[in-house]
Amino acid sequence: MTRFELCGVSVRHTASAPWLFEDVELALSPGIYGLFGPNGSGKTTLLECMAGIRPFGAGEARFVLRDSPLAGKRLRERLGYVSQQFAFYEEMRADRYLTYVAGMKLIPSHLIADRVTEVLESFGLADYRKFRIRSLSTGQRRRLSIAQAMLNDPHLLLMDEPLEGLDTEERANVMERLLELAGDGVVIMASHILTEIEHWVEQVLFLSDGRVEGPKTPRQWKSALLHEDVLDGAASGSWSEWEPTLEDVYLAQMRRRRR
Ligand SMILES: Nc1ncnc2c1ncn2[C@@H]1O[C@H](COP(=O)(O)OP(=O)(O)OP(=O)(O)O)[C@@H](O)[C@H]1O
Repeated sequence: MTRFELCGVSVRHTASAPWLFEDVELALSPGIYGLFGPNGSGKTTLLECMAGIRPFGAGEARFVLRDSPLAGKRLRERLGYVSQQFAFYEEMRADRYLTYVAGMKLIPSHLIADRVTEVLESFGLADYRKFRIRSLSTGQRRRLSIAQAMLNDPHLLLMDEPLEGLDTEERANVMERLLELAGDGVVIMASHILTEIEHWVEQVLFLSDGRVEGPKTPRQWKSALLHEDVLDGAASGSWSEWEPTLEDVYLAQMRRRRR
């Protein structure tokens, strides 16, 4: 069995800061998960902790690949991370950058050239392989950032706003490609755009008031959030003629809580 778990995880930025999350327990089986929360709710911080970039204040993350626990270097070899902020060497050409990252990921040197070509092609960058990174567009840079995360064929793929800056067609291309490549791994994708999450992911984790809620399917979230609103909506007739989206329901629920 493959699964990713957070065991009693607490997170804060400094020893004197309040906890951002406390005692989070989570067990995710293979699949693609949306990580949703409003600005500042902690999506980036949590993903950085999951990726081992930032330490947990307490608790730990565990990744079990087909019944075999992976930690340390073995987990890093199977981890892909797409950060929200680009962190490129701007003067490098795209293919050199990917070759460099492949080396950092300890991909055997005789496999690197083919793997770089594969990810360049997968993410529509083959024509730009010799371009310096500084001359790539925002969308091309975003795809390069995803391509580097896919170099080692990750079993745990953590992505922070991976579709930001991509046009409609590229969003679809990238997501279709990621869904194909995700295979039997665990993919977590942070976004604050609920329509995007509802469209692409199987299950959603909600960050709310220091808790990680879910996972639930978008449909399950809708019925959970709708519980009372559906009565209001039905009473006013506003939701009687179409099915509300997850965004409709979330917005109604947030506005209700603020009233
Ligand atoms: N280095 C840091 N030191 C102290 N506090 C921080 C640091 N980085 C982030 N924070 C705080 O932690 C909280 C969560 O920030 P984080 O960036 O993880 O949220 P987010 O959900 O990813 O936000 P957004 O949707 O705006 O990208 C915020 O209140 C932020 O101010």
